[in-house]
Amino acid sequence: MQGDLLAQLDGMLVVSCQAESRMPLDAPEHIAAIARSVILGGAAGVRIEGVANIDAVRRRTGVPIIGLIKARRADTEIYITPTLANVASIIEAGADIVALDATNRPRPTDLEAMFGAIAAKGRLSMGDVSTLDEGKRAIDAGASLISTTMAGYTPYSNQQRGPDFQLMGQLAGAGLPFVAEGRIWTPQEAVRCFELGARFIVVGGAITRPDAITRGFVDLVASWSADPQLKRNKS
Ligand SMILES: CC(=O)N[C@H](C=O)[C@@H](O)[C@H](O)[C@H](O)COP(=O)(O)O
Repeated sequence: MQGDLLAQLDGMLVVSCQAESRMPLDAPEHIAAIARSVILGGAAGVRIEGVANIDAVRRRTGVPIIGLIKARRADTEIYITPTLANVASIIEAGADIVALDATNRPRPTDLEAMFGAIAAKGRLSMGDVSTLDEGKRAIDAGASLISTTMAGYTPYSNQQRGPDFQLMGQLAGAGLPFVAEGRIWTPQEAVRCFELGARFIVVGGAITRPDAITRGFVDLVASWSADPQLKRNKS
């Protein structure tokens, strides 16, 4: 069953359907509608945050769900699925794969216990990492897969605007089963991830965040309007 699930996702596009809290799309029925839309477009799976959203998407779709809970806490910087209680809720809500922060920062529960609890329930786990060392450590601790999700979001990882292709090359070189995720904004970048050895890719904002997509257009339009040279070249 787990092998089937991975075979279903191999070489495919998974779309992360998330809305920041208090954004207009931040409601389970909206997230489910986005999920159904991206599936119509060919997404092989979805990545969904929060119990109510996972539940709403599970009821309306049959594709694999990567589930996570974002929970900010005062005692740790880990915010993607920090606790065993989060793992239990995600599985209860119907996720097939549980994603969690697998960076080397101090955490409430150790990685072996987190990945062990997911495996004990017959689900796959995805360790969200930011460096090669974290990828190795997550696989050693029992992760089914690792994802480049956290690259650029820890102070010690590569800080850049685009996807972390360097990290992908390192993970592939070490023979680790990795998923490419984080700041993939164009189909060309998506193809590059596969060329570097990604099992599958996860794209979020470029597809499911209308505010961020609009901002990209607005910024370009604004710089064109403000630049007399560009305007002159046009006329
Ligand atoms: C770092 C972090 O918290 N990443 C989150 C993980 O679930 C999401 O906010 C991202 O949207 C997701 O990883 C997809 O990435 P992008 O939206 O860049 O395609």
